[in-house]
Amino acid sequence: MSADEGSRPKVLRLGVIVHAHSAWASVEEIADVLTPKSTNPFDGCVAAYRTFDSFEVTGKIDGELLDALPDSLRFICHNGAGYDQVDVHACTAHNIRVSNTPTAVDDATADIGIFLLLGALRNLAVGMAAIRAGEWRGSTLPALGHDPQGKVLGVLGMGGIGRNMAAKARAFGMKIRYYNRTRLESDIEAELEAEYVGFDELLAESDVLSLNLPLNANTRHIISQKEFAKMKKGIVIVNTARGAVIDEAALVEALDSGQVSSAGLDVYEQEPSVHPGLLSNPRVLLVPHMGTWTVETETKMEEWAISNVRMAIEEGRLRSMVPEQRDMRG
Ligand SMILES: O=C(O)C(=O)CO
Repeated sequence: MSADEGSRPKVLRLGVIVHAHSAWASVEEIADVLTPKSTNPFDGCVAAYRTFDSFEVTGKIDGELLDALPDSLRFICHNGAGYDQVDVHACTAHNIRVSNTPTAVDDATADIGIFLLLGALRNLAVGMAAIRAGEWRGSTLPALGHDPQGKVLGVLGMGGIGRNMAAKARAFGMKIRYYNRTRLESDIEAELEAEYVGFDELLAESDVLSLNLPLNANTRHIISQKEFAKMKKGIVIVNTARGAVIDEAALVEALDSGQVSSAGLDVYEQEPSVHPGLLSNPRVLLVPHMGTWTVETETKMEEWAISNVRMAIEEGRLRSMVPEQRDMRG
């Protein structure tokens, strides 16, 4: 190995690059890239790039895994907006900074949210299953759906995706109410024509409830039996966030009792498994976690995560460090 090669930084790639090959080539120009299959030891790796699917190889990035990774690791650059597969607290304890890809996912995720919202309101899953079974609209006609116009959309979590979805739902004539840990600036509220309400008020007043908040210890099962009981009978539930923000068993019960009339879901508690009570319920419109499944958005996300890898190597910092680490020094 030449002296020059010896001094090149090392990057660990967990997952594959599907679209942004030229962006990744620019990392290979400045660093040696190792993968879990590499025969070289990971010693000396400064940064790791990871994808959602690399969970299958590494499991959760937690304290135990970090203990096994080299001490040189300073940055984990996650390709995705949601980073619940990474224990940020453990990373902070190991002096490792974590980045995600905010904003890159907003349009595509909100678009699928609107698709699920309209599809669930219109009871489309019933007719879609019937036509494929050669039964036209089915032996019993699907119940008539509902129009979005004039209905209240409750947005739980008003980050980039929630705001994007609210703006799109306004175009369908929906009234927007939201609950978020922090209230939006008044000019953003005014632009979105969104009314800030308390959590219980949001549950009680929404005709459709959209989950747009990150999964963490505070939000796991934020919607469960008690919360379903506070909702209007016949509410429609849309989830493009993470399955575990809803207690899936409680959702199945609420659908069975008619408390929830229909649901549009992109995410599930135990992906890729789906609760049998959701699979068997014809009033649930199911999509297999395809919120960002477009060429444009997947490319944008890869490029964003790769730009974090480059910044980590070249400047020793991240473009989009996760908010929990904002106060991290050094
Ligand atoms: O960006 C994310 O967190 C996703 O779930 C993409 O599918």
